Amino acid sequence: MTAQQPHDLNCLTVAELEKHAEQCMDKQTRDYYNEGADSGSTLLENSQAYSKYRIRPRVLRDISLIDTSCPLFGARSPLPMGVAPTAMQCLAHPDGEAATARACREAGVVIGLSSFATTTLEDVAAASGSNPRVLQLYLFEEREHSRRLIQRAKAAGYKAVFLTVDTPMLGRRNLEIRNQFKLPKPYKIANFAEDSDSPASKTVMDGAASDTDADKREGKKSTSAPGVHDGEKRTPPAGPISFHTHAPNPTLCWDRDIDWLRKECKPEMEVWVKGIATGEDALLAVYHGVDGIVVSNHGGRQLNGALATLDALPEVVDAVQGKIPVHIDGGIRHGTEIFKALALGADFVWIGRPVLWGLSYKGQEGVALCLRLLRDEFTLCMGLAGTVKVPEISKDYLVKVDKSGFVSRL
Ligand SMILES: Cc1cc2nc3c(=O)[nH]c(=O)nc-3n(C[C@H](O)[C@H](O)[C@H](O)COP(=O)(O)O)c2cc1C
Repeated sequence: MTAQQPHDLNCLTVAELEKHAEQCMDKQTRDYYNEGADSGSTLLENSQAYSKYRIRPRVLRDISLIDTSCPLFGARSPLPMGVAPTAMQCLAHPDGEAATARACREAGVVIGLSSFATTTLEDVAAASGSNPRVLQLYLFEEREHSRRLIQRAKAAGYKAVFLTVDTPMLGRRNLEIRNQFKLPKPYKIANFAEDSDSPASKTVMDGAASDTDADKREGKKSTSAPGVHDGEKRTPPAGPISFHTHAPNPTLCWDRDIDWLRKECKPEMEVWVKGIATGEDALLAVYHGVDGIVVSNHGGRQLNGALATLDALPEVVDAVQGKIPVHIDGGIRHGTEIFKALALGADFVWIGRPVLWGLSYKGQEGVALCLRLLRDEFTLCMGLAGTVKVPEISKDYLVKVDKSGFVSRL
């Protein structure tokens, strides 16, 4: 990615990218990608939280050489920004996650791959080359499925697993329900397509299983069933792996599961938790030896009414005291917002929907455009604020604006 690349005159901001993407996606996909849980207030507040802060720029500093790089997984990332894991990218564009991976590779930006991707983790690794990648993990009650996925990720050179911890139950996404969302053929929940008991051709509704026409003709039935607790004991989910039955795991807990995951992943892969929103849980994450935290509320798709991630960030940063890295995602749509998140103590940010919008606008080229816009805005912001290195970005560069418009130093 070079600074000299010409502008796309039709698309100079992520907001414009969103508008273009609206035209490119069918209603089902648009609703699935863009909605939040319930009324969508947390989705909205994730973005609005950034407008509570303004930048305090410093001047007359030589900013002729700006270094936007930062440490990541024991190496350096050219930007403090990565692509967040989002499921089923082939809905946005037939090239799906492979196109995203190629754009990330070109930009040197880390890619987060969803367990429920429409491209296998091996194909994404091949498209990534030596570019870093992480696997987002839903830890299933039936451990063998997760163990196999972890082994495959290790073999394919993934740097870390990001255990999603904000989905013990699934948030209620009303448009998805009303549209009776189906993953259209020929797309598959690719990582589980080879699982003997989880033919992904049976995938509908975020991967929920239904019987195919072929199965019906052959009189076979293979419906997934969610786990249940009868008050005395719990029966885990059964049948083919599906998003609705297997991804939400209400049994997950710190003591048993984080230890298990660390044993499975180490030393080849780091173990991170994605979906922390409080100082208390951040302290537990440190105590249980995780390698890093992503402050996240799943882009407002889980607990609606939960606090915006930027509002959660300071208490998490305070609790962690620099012992492990703290990343953030949710609502970031402009380079100045990356700057604000870093100023409030985040080490790194992850971008979700804007990448999907880029992918649906122009495939790989659209993802590259999205990353370039954010990179250019962030670099400009660093320079105009008077900073030349990422570690210089601190609270000193922000003020907070309260409801009455009163501005105060942090
Ligand atoms: C369509 C869509 C699918 C997602 N799929 C996953 C997923 O499979 N696993 C996961 O941990 N997070 C998933 N997320 C959440 C993202 O990783 C990230 O937390 C969120 O999108 C960040 O917010 P933003 O979209 O406002 O940038 C998904 C988000 C969207 C919008």
